[in-house]
Amino acid sequence: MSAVQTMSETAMDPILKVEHLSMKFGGLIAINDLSLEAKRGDITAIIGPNGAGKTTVFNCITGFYKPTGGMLTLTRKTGEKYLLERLPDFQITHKAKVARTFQNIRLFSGLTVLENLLVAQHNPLMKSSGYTILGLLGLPAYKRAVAESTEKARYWLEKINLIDRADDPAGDLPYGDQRRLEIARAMCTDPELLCLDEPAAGLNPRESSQLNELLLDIRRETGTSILLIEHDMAVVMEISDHVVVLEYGTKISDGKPEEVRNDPKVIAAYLGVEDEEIAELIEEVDAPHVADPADVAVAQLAKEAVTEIAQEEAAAKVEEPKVKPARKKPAAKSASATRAKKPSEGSK
Ligand SMILES: Nc1ncnc2c1ncn2[C@@H]1O[C@H](COP(=O)(O)OP(=O)(O)OP(=O)(O)O)[C@@H](O)[C@H]1O
Repeated sequence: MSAVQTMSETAMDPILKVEHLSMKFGGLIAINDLSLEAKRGDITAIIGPNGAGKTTVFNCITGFYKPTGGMLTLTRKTGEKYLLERLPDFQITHKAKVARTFQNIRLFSGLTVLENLLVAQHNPLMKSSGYTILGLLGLPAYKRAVAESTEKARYWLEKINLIDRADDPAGDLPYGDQRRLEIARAMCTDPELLCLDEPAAGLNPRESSQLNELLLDIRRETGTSILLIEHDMAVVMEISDHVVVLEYGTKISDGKPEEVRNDPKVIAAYLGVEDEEIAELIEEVDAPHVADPADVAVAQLAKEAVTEIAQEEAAAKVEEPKVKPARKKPAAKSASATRAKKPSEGSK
């Protein structure tokens, strides 16, 4: 931060700036020159078909992977900036104040619900215990830290309506409750950026709606910025301020939910469209008066897909549990599908 930058200017900075991120696994390019921003206080969703690179982006942000290239800048409320690609993962949590949840639930199922939230506060507790000695002596500073940690844990248990189950093993909770407990556990570290990897996976519509309320409440009450990977469009479209769409490690769209939702590129990529389906449509609209048959075909596919999404959402309201949508288009077909959209470029 420059010396003349004021606190209010800092508040306007994006909390996270990803610049030219790339991640290769051997010959596989999982992320290719990706740039995006998450604004402070926003709920930003990263969406895209299976294998698009969403979790890889999260793993780079949270220090699980060291990116092959690019910069990830986290700006704290105080104005301190952290280059996440240079920090070990524990410092990303404790210094940069980034917390995350995983696609697969990772609670300590044998510990109680309350203990899971206390374990998340292990660091301040250890510090105040003088790394055990002061704790053994039962000094007031340690007792105070224990009381504060328990109070924070109880606050989050109230928020997620699990206070009555505080002493039950976490593994005994229903799936949806375990998902909310994971979010509460992440919140116990007082993050400024909360990264949630598919928090609605496996939830039924009622649980998804509780999740939406919880995330909006977290944002409202704590001002925490949220970065979300999610396949459940009901969650994404309802609560996100900003949506970034990836396909094959590249950004294909970026904007407000309604803009992204109607972007033909997104619909074709996210829902998956077979090559033959595009080719047939192009043939249908390839009349002399049509300037660009490919655009017309994609627009028509987009319209059909929007209807399909609406029908799926309506069906999901009566069905449970929800399953992650499978992608129709196999990865190997992507390049040819893109070519098929522009026959004027490819076939002439
Ligand atoms: N550790 C790894 N080693 C090798 N390849 C990997 C590794 N992690 C991810 N990949 C590959 O990188 C690509 C992107 O995977 P990633 O898990 O980030 O996608 P995703 O968008 O999160 O998918 P999903 O929606 O299915 O979770 C995939 O081709 C995947 O196989």
